[in-house]
Amino acid sequence: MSRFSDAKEVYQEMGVNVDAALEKLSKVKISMHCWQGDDVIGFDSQELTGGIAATGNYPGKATNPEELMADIDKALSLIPGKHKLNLHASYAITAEKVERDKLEPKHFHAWVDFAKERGLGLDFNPTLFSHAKAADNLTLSSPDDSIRRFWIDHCKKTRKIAAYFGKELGCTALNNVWIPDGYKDIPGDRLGPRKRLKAALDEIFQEKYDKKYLADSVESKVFGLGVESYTVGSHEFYMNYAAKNNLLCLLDTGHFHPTEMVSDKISAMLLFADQLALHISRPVRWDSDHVVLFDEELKEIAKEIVRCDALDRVFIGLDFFDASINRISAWVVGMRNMEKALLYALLMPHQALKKMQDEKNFTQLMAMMEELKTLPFGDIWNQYCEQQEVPQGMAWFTEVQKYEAHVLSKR
Ligand SMILES: C[C@H](O)[C@H](O)[C@@H](O)C(=O)CO
Ligand SMILES: [Mn+2]
Repeated sequence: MSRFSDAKEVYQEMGVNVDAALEKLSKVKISMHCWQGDDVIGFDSQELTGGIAATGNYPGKATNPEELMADIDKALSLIPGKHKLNLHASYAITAEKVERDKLEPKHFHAWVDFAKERGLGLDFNPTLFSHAKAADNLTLSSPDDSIRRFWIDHCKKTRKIAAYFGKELGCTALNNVWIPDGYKDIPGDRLGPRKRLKAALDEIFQEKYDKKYLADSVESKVFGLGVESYTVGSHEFYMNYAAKNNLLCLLDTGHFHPTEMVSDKISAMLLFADQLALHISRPVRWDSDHVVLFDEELKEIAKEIVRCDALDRVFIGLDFFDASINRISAWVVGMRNMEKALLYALLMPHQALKKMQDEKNFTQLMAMMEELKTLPFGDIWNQYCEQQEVPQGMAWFTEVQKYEAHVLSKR
């Protein structure tokens, strides 16, 4: 008997269908963020602004499209499954400088070819930071008409580009709007900036695209570096805006108060919206964007998605940027952990647990939940890696070490 068949029997005794879980997981697409590869610099700026920070100085970061694509390829070769790549508008590949409000689908042809060749989907984001017109962290809510106009036009262009991704790749592209807008100190007017943001969004989302190709989301935040006292696009603002305008609300796991758990929000959001978008990150004391670990909250998020039977209603994207470790390793750890968490959730007898709760069998519920934690999960995960033809255990890390020695260290 192999370790896998032994483990499968253990799960079967708990009433879990392991083959069905593996099959379901193989269909889940996770959006891998391109910006872990170069500390969110992009190809049209030198410095990261907008109240976010990639700390660390690990050598070997990608500095051009060829390097970034090669690094993404390396990471994907170590991650089971077929996924999506998440691009920011600042990663346009152009011969000459093209201002962000003038970007067109043609400036992303190279990325579409890249995605087609690898069977990937693409997601997209307007980039409203790391730019002279966002120097004071005011973009769509700016009191300056010309600044607002520039960013409204930029966001409109990104919707067009994302719809093009969706059509070309036959896979709905999520275009997510996040803005850094806010104030360092107590504002004299909270309503005004929010009114301006609302009007700007109304204009951005006026044009209708086929939902088969484009899904629009808006991302809230509690605070940013340098904008500690007031964030224009708060959670209440965007939750209401999304609900009223039939857009997706995007919850970033680092964008809430430290004791607030995104896992608890998922079922509530899904009761009122067809779809939901997530940025899976790991806040450590603040929105620090640490690499996603296989920790309790990640498991809880995955459990909620699975329990709500919502694997096809939730856009799962990663959002972290650690510049203190090997960046390919950061991607691989984060992506594999997201998949691990989903597999872990798929290997739970949810109906039995629900019944225990409904019948007020709380003692049994706790006992069962604790037993589930020590089932031979690793053997099932290894089987998944084998099925998907990617290295198991630390073998993937050996590949990263080789790549560092042969490629990254030469940059
Ligand atoms: C690159 C950013 O992390 C991203 O656009 C945004 O989603 C965010 O989370 C800002 O804090
Ligand atoms: Mn985010």
